[in-house]
Amino acid sequence: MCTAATYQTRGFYMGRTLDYEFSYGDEITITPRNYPFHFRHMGDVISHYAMIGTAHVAGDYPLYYDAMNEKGLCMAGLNFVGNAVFQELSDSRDNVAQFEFIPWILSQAASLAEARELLTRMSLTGTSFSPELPTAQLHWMIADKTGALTVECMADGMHIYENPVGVLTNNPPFDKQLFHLNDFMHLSAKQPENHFSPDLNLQTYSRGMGALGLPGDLSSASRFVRVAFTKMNSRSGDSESESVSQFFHILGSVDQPRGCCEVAEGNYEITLYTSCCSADTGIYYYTTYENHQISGVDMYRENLDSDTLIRYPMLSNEQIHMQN
Ligand SMILES: C[C@H](CCC(=O)NCCS(=O)(=O)O)[C@H]1CC[C@H]2[C@@H]3[C@H](O)C[C@@H]4C[C@H](O)CC[C@]4(C)[C@H]3C[C@H](O)[C@]12C
Repeated sequence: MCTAATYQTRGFYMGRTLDYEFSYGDEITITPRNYPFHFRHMGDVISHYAMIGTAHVAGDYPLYYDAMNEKGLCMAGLNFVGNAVFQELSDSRDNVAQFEFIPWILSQAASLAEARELLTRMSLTGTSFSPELPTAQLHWMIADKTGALTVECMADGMHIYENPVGVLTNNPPFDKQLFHLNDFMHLSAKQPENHFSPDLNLQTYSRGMGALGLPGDLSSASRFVRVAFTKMNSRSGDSESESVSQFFHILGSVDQPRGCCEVAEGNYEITLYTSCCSADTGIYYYTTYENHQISGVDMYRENLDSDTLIRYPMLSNEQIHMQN
C-alpha cells in the first residue's frame, strides 16, 4: 500500500509513503537539466527542467517513484493493481511508456496547467523498461500549489480527475474513493453533540470523539479517508520546519508498522520510506522505516546544469540523539 498527499502552508508540499515488502534499491536521485532523456517512442530530450525524487537507477536511467521539478511541480506513482490497463501506441499522440511518465511530465511542464496540456495529447503505453523490470501497474497524482490531478489508465481509457482532496492511495479507482468520503461527512475534530436522542443523557467521555468512526485499518480505502481527514484538519505554523514536521505527521497517520499487514506467510508490508517534496525550497525530505530522523537533499546545492545523475543512498539507520 502507499499513500500520497499534498499540504499547503506558506509553501507547497507533496510526498508519499512507499509501502511494500521489499525495496528495489531506492536512492534520492537528482536529474540535472542536461541529462539526456532517450524516450522510447518520443526521441531525445537533451535540455529540460531538473528534478529530484526517489528512483531506482537502472543502466543510468532514473526510474522515478515520486519526484518534483525545479518549478515546483510534483508527481507520485502508486500501485493500481488489477485496474491499470495501459494504452496502445498511437500515430497521432505522444506515446509515453509508463516508466517514463514522471520524467516526461516533470522535464517539460512548469505547472499543473502545463501538465494537463501534455496529458491531453498523450498515450500512456505499457512498454516495459526491461524483461527484469516489467510494466508496473500504477496510477499517479500530479500536483502543484494550484491543485492536484489523478491520472488512471483503465480498460476504458485514460481518466484525468481533478483531485480536490490532494490525496491518493491504491484501489479502488479514484472516483469511488472520492465518493466514499460522503459516508464520513459527520466526522469532526470538534467534540460531538447528542443527536442520537433528546431522551438520553449521552455524554462525551473522552477527547477526540468527533472522529469516532474514522477507519483505522490499513486498507487502501480506509487510508484514503484517514489521511484525507488528517490533512483537511491539519493546523501548523507556516515556516518550512513547522510545515515539514506537520507533513510527516499527516502521512504518519497511515504509517505501516511491520507485522500488521501480512502479504505472504511471515512476510509483511511496511512503510519503507516517507517523502516530502518542498516545492519552494527544492528540498526532498525523507524518513525510512529504521530512521525516523528527517533527512534532506537540496537540489540547489548541486550543479543543476550538469548532464550526469546525482545519487544519494537513503540514510537508513536509526539515529537516536542521546541527551546525557
Ligand atoms: C511497489 C511500488 C508501489 C508501492 C505501492 O503502491 N504499494 C501498495 C501495495 S497494494 O497495491 O496496496 O497491495 C511501486 C511505485 C513505483 C514503482 C517503480 C517505478 O514505477 C519505476 C519502475 C517501473 C518499472 O516498470 C518496474 C520497476 C520500477 C522500479 C517500479 C517498481 C514498483 O512497481 C514501484 C516501486
